[in-house]
Amino acid sequence: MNPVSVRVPAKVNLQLGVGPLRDDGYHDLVNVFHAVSLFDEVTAEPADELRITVEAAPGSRVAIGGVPTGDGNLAARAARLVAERLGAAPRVALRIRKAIPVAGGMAGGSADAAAALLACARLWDDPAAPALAPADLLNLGARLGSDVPFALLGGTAVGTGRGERLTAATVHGTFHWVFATADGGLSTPAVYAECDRIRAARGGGVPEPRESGALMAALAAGDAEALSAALTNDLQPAALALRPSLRGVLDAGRDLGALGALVSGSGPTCAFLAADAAGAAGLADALDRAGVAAQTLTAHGPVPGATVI
Ligand SMILES: C[C@](O)(CO)[C@H](O)COP(=O)(O)OP(=O)(O)OC[C@H]1O[C@@H](n2ccc(N)nc2=O)[C@H](O)[C@@H]1O
Ligand SMILES: Nc1ncnc2c1ncn2[C@@H]1O[C@H](COP(=O)(O)OP(=O)(O)OP(=O)(O)O)[C@@H](O)[C@H]1O
Repeated sequence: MNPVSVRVPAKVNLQLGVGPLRDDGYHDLVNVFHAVSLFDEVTAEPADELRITVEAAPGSRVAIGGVPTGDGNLAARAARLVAERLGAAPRVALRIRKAIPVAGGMAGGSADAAAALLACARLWDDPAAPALAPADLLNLGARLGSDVPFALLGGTAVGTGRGERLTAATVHGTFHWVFATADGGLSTPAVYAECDRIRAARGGGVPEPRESGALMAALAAGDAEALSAALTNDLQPAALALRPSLRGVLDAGRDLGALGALVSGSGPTCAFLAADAAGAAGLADALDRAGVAAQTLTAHGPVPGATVI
């Protein structure tokens, strides 16, 4: 059996509407996911037992120190899930090359899980009569994490429920982004818990989130300025409370000409929308010179989800 390599994108959340805390510890969301051109790559190769190696992708300065190489790695859990479903033994070596910031709010672990699901299905399933259809992979993905189904789907999509129920959005054209990474990640459960704490201290109820018509219209029109005005993230106050320095990063991006600025998902990566590719390159340079971020990265979206290469 030949090795199978899968390329999988990071995400930024264009709208992250967070509802009240549910009894199961999750929140109902209106989560507009957007896949961007920062990619991890996962290669699956037959081996005598499940093994994981993690390295920075060539040319990437991503800090891989905190990424587990045992069963704590979401890609390992994905491989075990596919093996279980196909009645196979999880005898696979997974080599993960990371360019997506770790614990950065860009769903890097979820991306690797999605890539591992696809790679292992390709390795072990019968191509003539596949036991795992794309919908089955989406369902397995939802068991691994709320962001995993979107990493399989890619593009731009609205996630409801925990974020795992996806509807593709209509998008025209390409949007150009700058991402400012931070040293040290933020824990997703801690950011949701801080969001609940801030809301409880404020008092009053928490409304169910609603999809932004202005955002969906901006996407359909390919209008970067209108999209910038419609970007929202209900987790941003919590991320800023836990990491106050992010306020200065967002302000610097706006001062240096970003059309729009927000924290990506649970943070601490900050995302800036530019008018075009040249604008993004210029903004990244200016942010580098300002020295407010650990690293700046440029990317465009939407891009496809997990893809065998
Ligand atoms: C912040 C986002 O990245 C935005 O896309 C996601 O909502 C988080 O997705 P994820 O990292 O795949 O999260 P999961 O692994 O499913 O859940 C981790 C933890 O995040 C919190 N969580 C996650 C999703 C959700 N809809 N409500 C939550 O409250 C819960 O505390 C949960 O225990
Ligand atoms: N393949 C993986 N890559 C990165 N982190 C992983 C992986 N598998 C497990 N983890 C663990 O998950 C934690 C969160 O990492 P991840 O990069 O997925 O965060 P994130 O991008 O903030 O996630 P999200 O945006 O989905 O909330 C890491 O600190 C690490 O302990």
